[in-house]
Amino acid sequence: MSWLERLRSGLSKTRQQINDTAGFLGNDVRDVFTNRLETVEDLEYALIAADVGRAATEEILEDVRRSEGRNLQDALMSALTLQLEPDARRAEFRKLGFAPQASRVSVDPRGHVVMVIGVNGVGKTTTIAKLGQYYQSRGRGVMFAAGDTFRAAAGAQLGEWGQRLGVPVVQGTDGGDPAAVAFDAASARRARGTDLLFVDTAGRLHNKHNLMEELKKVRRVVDKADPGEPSEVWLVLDAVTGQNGLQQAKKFHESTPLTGVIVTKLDGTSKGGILVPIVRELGVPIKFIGVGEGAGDLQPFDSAEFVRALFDVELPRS
Ligand SMILES: Nc1nc2c(ncn2[C@@H]2O[C@H](COP(=O)(O)OP(=O)(O)OP(=O)(O)O)[C@@H](O)[C@H]2O)c(=O)[nH]1
Repeated sequence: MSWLERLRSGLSKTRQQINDTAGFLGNDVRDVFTNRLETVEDLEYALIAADVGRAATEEILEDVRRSEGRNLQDALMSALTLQLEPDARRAEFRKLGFAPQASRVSVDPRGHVVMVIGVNGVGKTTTIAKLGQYYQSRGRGVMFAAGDTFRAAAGAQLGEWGQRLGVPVVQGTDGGDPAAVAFDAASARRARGTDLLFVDTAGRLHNKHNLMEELKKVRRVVDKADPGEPSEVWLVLDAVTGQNGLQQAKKFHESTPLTGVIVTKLDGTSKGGILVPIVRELGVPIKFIGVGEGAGDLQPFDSAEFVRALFDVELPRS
């Protein structure tokens, strides 16, 4: 399966919820809103069940209602795409009453170091491997730092990926100081002139104060070892955890300001709508989405493509 097929098949559960209101997706919006109010209610329920969130759901229904003369699916796709735009653009285009050309997020890290953080098991280590492959295949030099010194197997796991991809890995010692590994790795990156360093960190809960302080320390140390552009901090979020994951993300963001989010496991959830509140409430761009366990199953996030995959509509990439 191609990644797009995998995304489509992953989103089929989310789609199913929306399609349960279907039969009517081809109907004119005016017809639905005058004669089939139960469809509007079903749709509202489906959007909330897919974790789109209440505020966004209300805006979507309002935008759809205003799209008289279009069919329900088209109107819904435009309204959803709009919800995945940054705040200012969304407000502007809602006022104008039409959908913008979807904006593309830059996945080119500003500095040379990207810290990858998140709660346990969301897919950080795997995602770092995928990022390595992504940037390497685009001609960038890549290094990894095994900053997860807490889970004994994490360093070995990253080491294996490094070997497979031909990416050098700076290892720490089990139970050692993650900031020390990050410092060594950032210094080594600078000395070698490698383009990008991805720093793995141990999974942690947002409510563990000392662990959140540890992240801040890793960040400080990296910026000290490699002054210049500030490091990026990307949070990995498991789509399956839905609204709960979003609350965790907010806490991480308060503690160590995020510069990007990567949403994993979109291949196996009915909560595909969670991307909407991530964009709206966190205000941090989604950089990549993960749609499987293989090194190739990571793609830059493209809102229009995502919405098309959600509705299983095949259109050429713009
Ligand atoms: N289906 C699916 N599985 C994924 C995806 N990304 C990661 N995984 C799987 O999720 C599991 C956990 O991944 P890890 O990379 O070990 O997670 P981690 O966040 O580093 O874990 P800790 O170090 O324990 O915090 C592995 O089995 C991965 O293969 C994805 O996009 N889709």
